[in-house]
Amino acid sequence: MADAEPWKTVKIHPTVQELVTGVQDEPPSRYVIPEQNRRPVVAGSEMPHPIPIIDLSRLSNNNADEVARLQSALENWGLFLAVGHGMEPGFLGEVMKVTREFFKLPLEEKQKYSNLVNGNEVRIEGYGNDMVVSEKQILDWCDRLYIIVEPESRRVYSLWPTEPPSFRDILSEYTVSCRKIANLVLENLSKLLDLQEDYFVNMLDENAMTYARLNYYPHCPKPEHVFGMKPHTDASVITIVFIDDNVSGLQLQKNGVWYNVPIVPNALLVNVGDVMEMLSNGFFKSPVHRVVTNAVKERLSLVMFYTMGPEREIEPVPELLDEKRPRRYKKIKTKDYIAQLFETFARGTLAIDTVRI
Ligand SMILES: O=C(O)CCC(=O)C(=O)O
Ligand SMILES: [Fe+2]
Repeated sequence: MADAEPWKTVKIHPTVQELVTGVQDEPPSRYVIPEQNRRPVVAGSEMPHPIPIIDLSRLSNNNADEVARLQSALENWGLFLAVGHGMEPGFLGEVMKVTREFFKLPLEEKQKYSNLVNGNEVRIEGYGNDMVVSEKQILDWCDRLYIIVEPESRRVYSLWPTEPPSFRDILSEYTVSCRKIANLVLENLSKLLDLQEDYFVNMLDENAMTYARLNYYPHCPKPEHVFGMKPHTDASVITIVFIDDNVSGLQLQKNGVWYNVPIVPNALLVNVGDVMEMLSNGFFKSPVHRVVTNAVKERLSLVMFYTMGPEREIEPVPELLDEKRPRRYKKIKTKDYIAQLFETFARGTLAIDTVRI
């Protein structure tokens, strides 16, 4: 994820969108979770307490109740639903519309933005599906487009769709709005840890990278046999997720139970990522989540991953460590951690487990 260098693959697979037209009953075996593994229960469990909905406008006014609700949301779930974020429903509708329109383009058009380099290697940025690192890997029922949106100097415009024509402007505007949300959340996370308000905002300096990931999950005839996206945590500092408001599918794991994340129209989901878990020495936990597919409906999401500069070391903030709170995570460079995430994701394990002390 850190740079545009290609990553080796074993074999390139067709996109799920290409496959789905030919699939009547059983998805191709590369996508099917073996029976001895845990297959997803698509229905999921209802949450014992609803995920807190945090009003960001109240947070920006330092409303003490809202700050307390944020703290409780993060302690219990590692995520929350954000409203009062300043983006109008009409604008969010446009953002989802251009996302949908991109995936509806003919395949040849989308392949112009392919993540393949020289035909047989992949890089993170671009259009494609799972990065294949082993023949045994179970592939996800999902196609995606990765784009670096920040810093502007790192944008590779040749990988930004020109169709639909408003795509670039809308994604740029969305990036600016999400940056405000990210900064507000980071300021509050700093305060919850008794750090200077700008502590984490400063860590995301001019080299910090924000990746947009547009996900497309076609309908799947056997949702209980595949993952839309395998269980994982995000390699980000924080993540902002915008979900198609018609189709649920995101599930969150807590104490071994998979809970459905409810859909709240025009709310954005904000979750803590692994880097924040490491920086906070485990005070904040990066939630394990996955996506299940739907037998009849396709699903879309647009995810913004906030990461530090590729060369920057991730390690627990020294101010948070003392004899009673010893360091719980090893030091690792951002770009190495991101590489680790791709590797472990493909193998079905968690990257955060590789850096625990
Ligand atoms: O599609 C979603 O709801 C979430 C996707 C996700 O977890 C990711 O892209 O990391
Ligand atoms: Fe995720």
